[in-house]
Amino acid sequence: MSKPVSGDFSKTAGWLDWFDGPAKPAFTLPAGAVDAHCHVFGPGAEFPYAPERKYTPCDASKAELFALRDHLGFERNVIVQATCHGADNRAMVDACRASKGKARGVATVRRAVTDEELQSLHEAGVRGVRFNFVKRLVDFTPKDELMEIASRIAKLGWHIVVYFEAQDLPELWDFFTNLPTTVVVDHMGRPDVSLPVDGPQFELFVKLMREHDNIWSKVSCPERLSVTGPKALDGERHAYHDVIPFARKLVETFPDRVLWGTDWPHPNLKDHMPDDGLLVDFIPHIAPTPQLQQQLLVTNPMRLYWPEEC
Ligand SMILES: O=C(O)c1cc(C(=O)O)oc(=O)c1
Repeated sequence: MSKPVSGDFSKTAGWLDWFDGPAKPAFTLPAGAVDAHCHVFGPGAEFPYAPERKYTPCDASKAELFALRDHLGFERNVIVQATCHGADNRAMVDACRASKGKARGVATVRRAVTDEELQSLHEAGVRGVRFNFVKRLVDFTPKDELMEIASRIAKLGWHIVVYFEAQDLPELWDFFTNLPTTVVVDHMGRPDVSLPVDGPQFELFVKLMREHDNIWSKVSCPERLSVTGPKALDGERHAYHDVIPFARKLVETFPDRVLWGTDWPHPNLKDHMPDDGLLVDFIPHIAPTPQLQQQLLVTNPMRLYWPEEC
């Protein structure tokens, strides 16, 4: 059944709603596992979508996110500000506050943000800001504005999450490598997985991580990156074969700087909507040992988002 979008909005044509009734994963997540990349959308009637957004999603509320967390066996979430909310962080903050300490957040802020607003985001559980360079999702923000934000949030001990596409890495290299905090790259910098894993495009990303030990990567979104599948649907517990070598290379080369997240509710997928239970079964293919799984799902996200508990 199609999910609602409440408030005075209508979904982007062809919008795929998140998957209802996901399977139980066959893979048992380690105790304390963190879903380190997920979003909330609205609900639009309560938290309106931003005027400058590039898409209008279905609603995906905090209650639905927390139910998914419990169903899959995660203990905590990192809720990343979705671009459909622009720099209005209220939905994400509301979810963090309602989580009873089980969610931390990554915000989007503009240059005009005040120190008081940053402090209030910190108190709600925000520990990072997201800089987005994907042109279909956001309007351009000048790099000097981003650098100014970076130096302000660095003082709070926050980090920076960056989202970009592989072909843009050469142009962004100097900016990324001059950032003053830990930098977490969304979805492995979106490699073209039809190219060789040891070819120049992905090697450039590996080099970025090798030469800069403050740069981390989320080994997430196989459902977005995969070209040949198979899809995490209809009981398929060994999905997205073509993405495995890329994610596994990062997990094995940089085991203390990788994170994993569901990316629920999976904005902008055009082709299919994965069953999140089957998506979790991707994890043991990219982190094949209990030790790598512990680092990916517990130790690393805890160090970044709940350091006071480490
Ligand atoms: O590839 C995307 O469309 C996408 C969009 C968003 C967002 O709109 O925030 O976040 C993601 O992690 C991925």
